[in-house]
Amino acid sequence: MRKNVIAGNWKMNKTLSEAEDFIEATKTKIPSSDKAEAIVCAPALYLTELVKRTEGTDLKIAAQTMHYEENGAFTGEISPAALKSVGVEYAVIGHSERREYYNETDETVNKKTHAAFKYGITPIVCIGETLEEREADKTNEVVGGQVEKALEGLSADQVSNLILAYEPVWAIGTGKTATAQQANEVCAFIRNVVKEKVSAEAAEGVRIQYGGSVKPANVDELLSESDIDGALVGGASLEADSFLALVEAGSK
Ligand SMILES: O=C[C@H](O)COP(=O)(O)O
Repeated sequence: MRKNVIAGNWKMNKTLSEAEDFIEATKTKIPSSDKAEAIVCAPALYLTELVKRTEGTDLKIAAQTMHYEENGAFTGEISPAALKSVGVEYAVIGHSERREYYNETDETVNKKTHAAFKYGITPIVCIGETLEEREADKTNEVVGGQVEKALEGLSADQVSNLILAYEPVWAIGTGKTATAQQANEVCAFIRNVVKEKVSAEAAEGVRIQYGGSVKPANVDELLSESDIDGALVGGASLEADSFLALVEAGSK
């Protein structure tokens, strides 16, 4: 059985003290469960401190992005080696905001995914269509193409261990959630792409989260769908109580 992944993506929110308060309020309340893992994707500046504070707990810390090179002249960037050196275990790769504002492409997403595995970091690879693409009936074409390119050159074993996050761009931060059925249809399609392009075992193992206006009020319905294995949550992950409610739902 696949374990749900409940990940709170704070994006560019919280000061250090707000981040510390959140972690102190949640880290001992994460149910130790074989049904879910709980992750906070924090601003890079706080990763070292938050990893230290969560040591020995069931709350894990992720980076929101990373570079694909080990080191070099890339001012302002953070390498997978640097993330690994401070104990970060997961990294979000190719979030639609990175694709839109920072020139992230399917090619860089693929390079970063390879680099994450090289350094023992679990990649959370984001994919999803825009409203325009959905309305033009291109959802499967767009999402299928993103998945195929993201996974290029990975072993079946690596694919089994990665996390894909299906986030329709039109549902992010808009309050418009895809219905559970709409979300599941695309997640099932993605799993089928993995089956065809990689292997049946990889398709069975890969976790596929849904993201886009997930909150405690709609998470149960989304998680009850067969091909949705968790949630990548922005706004509703910023408050400790709300994040804990989401994790609780994933652990049932
Ligand atoms: O990474 C999280 C997603 O972009 C969803 O954000 P949201 O829950 O605020 O819609």
